[in-house]
Amino acid sequence: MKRWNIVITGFGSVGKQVARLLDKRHAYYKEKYKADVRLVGVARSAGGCFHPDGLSVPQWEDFAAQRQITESSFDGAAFLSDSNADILIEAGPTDIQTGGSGLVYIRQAFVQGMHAITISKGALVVDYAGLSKLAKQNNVMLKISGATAAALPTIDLLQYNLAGCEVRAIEGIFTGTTNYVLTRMMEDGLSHEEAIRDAQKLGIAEPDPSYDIDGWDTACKVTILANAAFGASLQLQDVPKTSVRDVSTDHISFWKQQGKIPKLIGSIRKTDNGIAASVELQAIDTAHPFAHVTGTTKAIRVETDVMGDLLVVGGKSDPVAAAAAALKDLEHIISR
Ligand SMILES: NC(=O)C1=CN([C@@H]2O[C@H](COP(=O)(O)OP(=O)(O)OC[C@H]3O[C@@H](n4cnc5c(N)ncnc54)[C@H](OP(=O)(O)O)[C@@H]3O)[C@@H](O)[C@H]2O)C=CC1
Ligand SMILES: N[C@@H](CC=O)C(=O)O
Repeated sequence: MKRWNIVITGFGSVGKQVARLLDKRHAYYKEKYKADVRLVGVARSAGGCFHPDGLSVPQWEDFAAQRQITESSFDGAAFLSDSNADILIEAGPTDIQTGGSGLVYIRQAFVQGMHAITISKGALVVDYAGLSKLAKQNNVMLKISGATAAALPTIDLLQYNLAGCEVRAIEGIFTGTTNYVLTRMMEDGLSHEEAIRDAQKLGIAEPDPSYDIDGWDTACKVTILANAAFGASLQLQDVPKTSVRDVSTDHISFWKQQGKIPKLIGSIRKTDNGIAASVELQAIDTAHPFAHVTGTTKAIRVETDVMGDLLVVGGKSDPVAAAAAALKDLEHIISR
């Protein structure tokens, strides 16, 4: 039986769900993969909790329940390094300017020969190329399902399922929060602010919900997918985007009159000049394949050369679903 030690960095809504699922699936991994998967460490912004034989559920629950951690000299990278883990699961904040702590942790993991599964997006947006090179140099895997719309299959669909064809374009509803906000405004007459508050209660909005509302979250996912699946070298600022911030009740009434439905749609297309990507608020017809993709549900439509067009609807945004997507990546690593 091979032992796999896991460290989770970032222990908020999603990180805790990863820990819960790891506990629930311990026997399943043993039986299916002959893998003894143990959560040995979890880190928050100012402290960590570690046990070399594996943390018990009460241990990590107590740590998560602490309101404030006060290890003034906490060094997350040193914590990760000292853990000697086999796999890092990164679920900290998404920092689109510098890559933030996620970038530091993933680099640290690779140079120490750990695989990395990332749910946060900042590191990938800032340095996908550098990270994938570093992973190859160290013969480890970089898995990114959680960061690329999580429960909605995107990266695996493009890299594995559609490997036998040329993918010419994709478009998708990649952010559950914006889809939820637009749906609640259209169907339930909620104000923008009320709908955002509800999305926050569901645990799916980014800590600063403007990241969702102003299109950054979709732009991050589009940038990462363009670079990872289309071989592009896009920067986040190369992706033009519209915000849903200014959607008013007047807009909602107008769209209703016209029989249109507003959706924030991210797209990537191969053109004669390279890869074009964008994030756009579109008022679509009721016949559009995304017309019935409502609430926190997401969707992707793919155009290929010889496999036709594909549509995947589902994979709602939700902390448990995001954790499960990260653990799909874990299964891919431990089953190699
Ligand atoms: N929520 C969702 O449904 C989804 C979220 N994501 C992405 O997953 C990530 C986490 O989201 P979510 O769980 O909702 O966010 P939360 O805000 O609930 O949790 C963030 C966690 O990161 C910790 N943290 C902050 N800085 C550091 C640091 N330097 N080192 C270690 N930990 C740190 C925080 O610590 P502390 O507890 O001390 O504050 C907190 O535990 C985000 O990047 C988000 O974009 C992706 C898919 C879905
Ligand atoms: N804020 C995102 C969650 C993670 O990517 C969303 O609403 O889908």
